[in-house]
Amino acid sequence: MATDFKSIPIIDVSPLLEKWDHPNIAQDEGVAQVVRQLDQACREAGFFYVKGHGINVYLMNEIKNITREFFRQPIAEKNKIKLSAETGYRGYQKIGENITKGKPDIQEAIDCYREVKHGMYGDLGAVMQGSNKWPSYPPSFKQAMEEYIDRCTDLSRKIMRGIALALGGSADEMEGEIGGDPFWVLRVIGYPAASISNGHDKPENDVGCGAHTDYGLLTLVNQDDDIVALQVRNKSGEWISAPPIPGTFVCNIGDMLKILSNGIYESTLHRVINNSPNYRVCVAYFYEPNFDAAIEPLDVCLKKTGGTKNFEGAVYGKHLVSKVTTNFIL
Ligand SMILES: N=C(N)NCCCC[C@H](N)C(=O)O
Ligand SMILES: O=C(O)CCC(=O)C(=O)O
Ligand SMILES: [Fe+2]
Repeated sequence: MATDFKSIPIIDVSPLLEKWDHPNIAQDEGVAQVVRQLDQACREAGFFYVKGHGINVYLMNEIKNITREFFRQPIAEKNKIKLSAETGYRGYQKIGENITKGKPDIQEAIDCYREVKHGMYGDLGAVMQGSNKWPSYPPSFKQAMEEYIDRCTDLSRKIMRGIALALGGSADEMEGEIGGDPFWVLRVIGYPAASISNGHDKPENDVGCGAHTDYGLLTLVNQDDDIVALQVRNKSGEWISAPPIPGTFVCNIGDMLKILSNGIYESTLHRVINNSPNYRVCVAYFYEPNFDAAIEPLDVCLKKTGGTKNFEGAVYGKHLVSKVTTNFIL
C-alpha cells in the first residue's frame, strides 16, 4: 500500500452491479464513480468495505451461525473431516496447525477449494486434487456454503470488472486466460476467546492469524459482528483496525493483482488478533485466477508504470501450492 491510511473506505458497489455487462459500462457516470473509489482504495490501502453488494444479509449471518455451530462440537467430531495432504489440503485443521511466518496461528478452520479432478492440471494440480470435506453437522453446512460460494464468485467477478476499469483496461481484462475459470478458496475460521486460549495471560499477544498477504485477486471477508480483530498495516507500519460493519464485506487485494497491476496496487499485510472474551468466527472467500494462469503485468499497467516489469511473473497454481504445502504442521 502506498499511503499512511488511518481508516478503510466504504464503497457502495450497487451502480457497478446494475450495469456490469452493459456494452458502454465505462461511460456510465454511476459506474465511473464506483471505479474511481475502487482505484483510490486499491492505491491507498489495498482494503475497502463493500456495501450495496446484493448478497442477502440473512445469508451472510446464517453462514457465520453455521460456522459457530460446527466449531462448538468436540474435537473428535471435527476431526472426522481432518485436513491432510491426502485430502488435497481440504478439511478441518485444529488450533495451532496453520502456521504463518513460522508461528502457529491461534485459530481452527475448514479449507474448501474449487474441485480439482484427477489429472486436471498435471503434477501441479495433483497436490490440490480431491473433493471438499463437508461436515455432516450442522446438516445445512454443505448446501449453505455452496450457495454462498456461488454468490461470492458472482460478486467478485463483477467487482473485478470495476477494478479492471480502474486500471485503465477493458471490463473483461481479468477474465479469459486470467480469471475466466476462477479458482476459489473458502476458509471457514474460528478464533478462540482470548481468556480461553491463554489463561488471561497477556491476551494482546495471542495472534489468531499472523501477518500475511492473500494469494490471489480479491478476498471477501464476512466477519463476526461486535468483535474488532482484523488489522491492516499501513505504510509506516501502524496496524489499522478493520472493525465489523454489519452487512458489509471487507475486501482486499491479493498477490496476483499486485503482479497484474505491476505494483499500481499492492497486496497489503494484515493479521488477526482476537482480544475479546468471545469466540470469533469469520468466513473468508478468496477469488483467484485460473489455476493454470500465467500471471504477468497487464500491458495497460506496464505502460502506466514506465514499461519495466516490477515483479516476476507467476503461475497462480504454483504460488498456491507453495503456500499450502508449507502452511501446516500436520
Ligand atoms: N488462502 C489464504 N489467503 N489464506 C490466508 C491464510 C494466511 C495464513 C497462512 N498461514 C500464510 O502464511 O499464508
Ligand atoms: O479473520 C479475518 O478477519 C481475516 C482472515 C484472513 O485474513 C485470512 O484468512 O486470510
Ligand atoms: Fe488474509
